[in-house]
Amino acid sequence: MIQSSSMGFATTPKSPKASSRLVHAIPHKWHRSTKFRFSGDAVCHFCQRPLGFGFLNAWEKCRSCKWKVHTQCKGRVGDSCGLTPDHLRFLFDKLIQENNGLGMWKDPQSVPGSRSMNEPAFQFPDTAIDSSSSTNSSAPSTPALPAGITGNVTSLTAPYRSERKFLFPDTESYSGHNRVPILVISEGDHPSTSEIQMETENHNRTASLSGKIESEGTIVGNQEDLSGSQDTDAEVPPSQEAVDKFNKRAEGGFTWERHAWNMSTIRGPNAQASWNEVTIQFETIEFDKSAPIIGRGRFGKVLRGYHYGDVAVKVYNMDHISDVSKRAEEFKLEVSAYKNTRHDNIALFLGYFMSDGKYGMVMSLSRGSQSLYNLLHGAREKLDLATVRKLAQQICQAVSYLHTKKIIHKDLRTKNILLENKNKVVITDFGILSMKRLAYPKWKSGYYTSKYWTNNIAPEIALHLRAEYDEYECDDFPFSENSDVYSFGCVWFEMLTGSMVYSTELPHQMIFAKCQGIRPVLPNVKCTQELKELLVSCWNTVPQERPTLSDINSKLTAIPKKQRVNRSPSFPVMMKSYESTF
Ligand SMILES: Nc1ncnc2c1ncn2[C@@H]1O[C@H](COP(=O)(O)OP(=O)(O)OP(=O)(O)O)[C@@H](O)[C@H]1O
Repeated sequence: MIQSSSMGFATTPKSPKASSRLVHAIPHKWHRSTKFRFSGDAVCHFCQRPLGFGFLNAWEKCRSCKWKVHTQCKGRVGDSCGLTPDHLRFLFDKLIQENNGLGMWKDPQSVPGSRSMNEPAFQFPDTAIDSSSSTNSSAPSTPALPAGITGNVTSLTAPYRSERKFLFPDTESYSGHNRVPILVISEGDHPSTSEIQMETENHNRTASLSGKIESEGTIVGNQEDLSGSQDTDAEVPPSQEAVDKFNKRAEGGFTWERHAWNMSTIRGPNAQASWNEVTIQFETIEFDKSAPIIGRGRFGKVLRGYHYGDVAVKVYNMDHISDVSKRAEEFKLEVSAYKNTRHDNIALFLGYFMSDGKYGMVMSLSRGSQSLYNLLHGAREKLDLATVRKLAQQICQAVSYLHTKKIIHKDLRTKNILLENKNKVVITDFGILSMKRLAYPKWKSGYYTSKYWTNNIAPEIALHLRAEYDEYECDDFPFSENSDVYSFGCVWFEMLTGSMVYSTELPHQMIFAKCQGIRPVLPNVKCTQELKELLVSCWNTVPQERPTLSDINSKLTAIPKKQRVNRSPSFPVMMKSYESTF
């Protein structure tokens, strides 16, 4: 087993089976686009000749590793976007030899030439940031991490954010992809006003967020937050164009929410009525003026309100859609996932509103008013096995229900799991995450993510992170039911151990580990071997080999609860009744 160290991956193999854990079998998923593609000066990754452009382009692209190759070169690039067996053997030997695994961070280029090392995985150090990090053979073997990054995890406690920089493929040969992707990670729980504004001013944008962080996930806001026009936009069903776009995305195989649409809801004669049924006029919602804001997230803020009872009002930031006239349609596509959900462990959607510049939805207010994240990391509560099992089952049931509705959560984290009470969770924030949202405000390249976003993403998602943010491919990320299962495994782990998966590693290290097929380390948790195996199977590097959530739920239900042991009492017991002795 590969064990984690504070810096990277410790490497004491405990069994001869260890190497099998490193298997990184992500076969290429070639697809030929039928869309008009302008490839500019892009070249075939194999032969380095131009790809050409047009409708009938003779090149194909791998959905997993994003390689673009001529159709005739396809057969020559090998059958895996991951590591070659030779490379894996080499890496594994190296990990063992170097005892604590740090060596693999020191000199990635010392690994013998291999397509997969040079290209799908990123490399340190960053040439653009630190000259000592040259990728040529004269590069020093000492770690030369980019500015702002240290190997010491205590840097995570630095205020708000630092720029995490990692370099994906070989910059020289990866023409057009040679910029460094940047993850701006909230080091606090959420970016504060000034931090958001600082970033947005940098990009000539304005942010409407205001307030100061009071505690985890809780922000005291200004009253202006509630002001603004309360005119409601004309409620119209999404246009044909929007529906087609949505379906096209879905044909990419990753966004299936289209099935959640009842055709009469979209186009049928009842479309207007259907949307009207779930429309709430913004002005009919009353807000708690003294403490309106429950919390603020990456995509908006949550307010405490009153609408025929206590409600939570989630106001979304739609600035990532630059064309203002398209925001309403995009927003409807996002909330459509909520419209059709009715499950005891899913936040109850009550309606949505679209005011002038305000987009949001009204949900039932979670009584507990705290997330599972708060419970585990704020209150530092230790959950007993029975509670973990119960909550895990509820999460499984809720997310597998979403899957039956063809909705992919995409962002399953303990922050998005609210506690009604200690025995009941409700899932929220599903289907909202998009790379387009994470890539806003747009800048050179990179993403703004929540602090622990990287921990729970599946390896196939990590493999898709690129320096070059491509607006037209941003929805091409392979989110799937299987990636939800991976994230579920992380949540389950968190409930069992009280800490995040890969908790000692920096985001770029986590991404590297995921790209290398290295799974989270399971510490000595007190649960049966059967449960451990089930948990680890959620992290299978081959997405299709992960169990489904309904399978997991069935197994959790089937595993017998700990039998009560009839111990002999420590005090004398009258075995026979008084009368019987006579
Ligand atoms: N229905 C609800 N009832 C009560 N509180 C809620 C509800 N929905 C969200 N919250 C709380 O509002 C706060 C902000 O939630 P939001 O989903 O916007 O961000 P987040 O999940 O905390 O952060 P991130 O950006 O990492 O997703 C959180 O503290 C969350 O617990």
